[in-house]
Amino acid sequence: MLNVEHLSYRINENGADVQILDDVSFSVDDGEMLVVTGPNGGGKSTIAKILMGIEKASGGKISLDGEDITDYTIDQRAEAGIGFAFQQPPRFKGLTASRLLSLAAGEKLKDERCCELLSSVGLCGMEYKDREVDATLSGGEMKRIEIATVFAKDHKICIFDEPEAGIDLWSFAMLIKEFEKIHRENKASLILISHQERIIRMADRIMIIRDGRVEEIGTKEEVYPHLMAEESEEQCAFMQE
Ligand SMILES: Nc1ncnc2c1ncn2[C@@H]1O[C@H](COP(=O)(O)OP(=O)(O)OP(=O)(O)O)[C@@H](O)[C@H]1O
Repeated sequence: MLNVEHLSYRINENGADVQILDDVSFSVDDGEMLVVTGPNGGGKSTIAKILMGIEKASGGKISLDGEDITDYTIDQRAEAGIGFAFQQPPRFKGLTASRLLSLAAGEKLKDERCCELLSSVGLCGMEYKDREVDATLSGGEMKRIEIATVFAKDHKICIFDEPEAGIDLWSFAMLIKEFEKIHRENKASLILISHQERIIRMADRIMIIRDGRVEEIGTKEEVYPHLMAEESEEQCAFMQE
């Protein structure tokens, strides 16, 4: 179980303190799928980066299965069982997709396994395994290879930041199946940061982050109707303009 208590994150911008996250607390049960949603700039990616150790929280505590991981490095968190796919994946000149997948898996993967991972995200393995993960890949191709790196290893908890971004409808449908499979087989807990209705509807629980705070967290049955009501209010306001 992942437990996040009273997380805060402040930055200093031109001499002024800016509070990005304020008193964010939530937990994710084993095998649970939590979808984090909310308006742009609310702080969702910042939470993900703090969970992964890319950014350091100003305050609060994070524990995984009772182990305090608050001060762990990125490597230590990965070892503790956290996997993460960036919203905008980094590219690496000179590194092939199969090498990247092997690095993520922590062992040299056979071609067969690389192809299997690549096809799970809708890419033809034979075509992509030897491609460099550099600027020659399209945004959607890079994003899918990044997601495959998380699938390459067993984790206790996998965090995907806007997995739908830049991905075509066909690959998106495959991705949904992969998430459902992980969830159904109880392989890992999932945190999906998303604005996509199809993903939000898969959730066990939904957390809405707005202005750096948890606006609401609850079961899909509790939170989803509020999201829909908010959307139709916004549409009405837009139509009246
Ligand atoms: N290092 C930083 N310096 C300045 N501002 C930052 C920094 N990190 C985050 N922010 C600001 O914090 C806020 C939250 O950003 P974050 O990327 O977490 O939002 P988000 O909810 O993921 O948004 P989106 O839905 O657009 O991806 C934004 O206003 C962003 O500009």
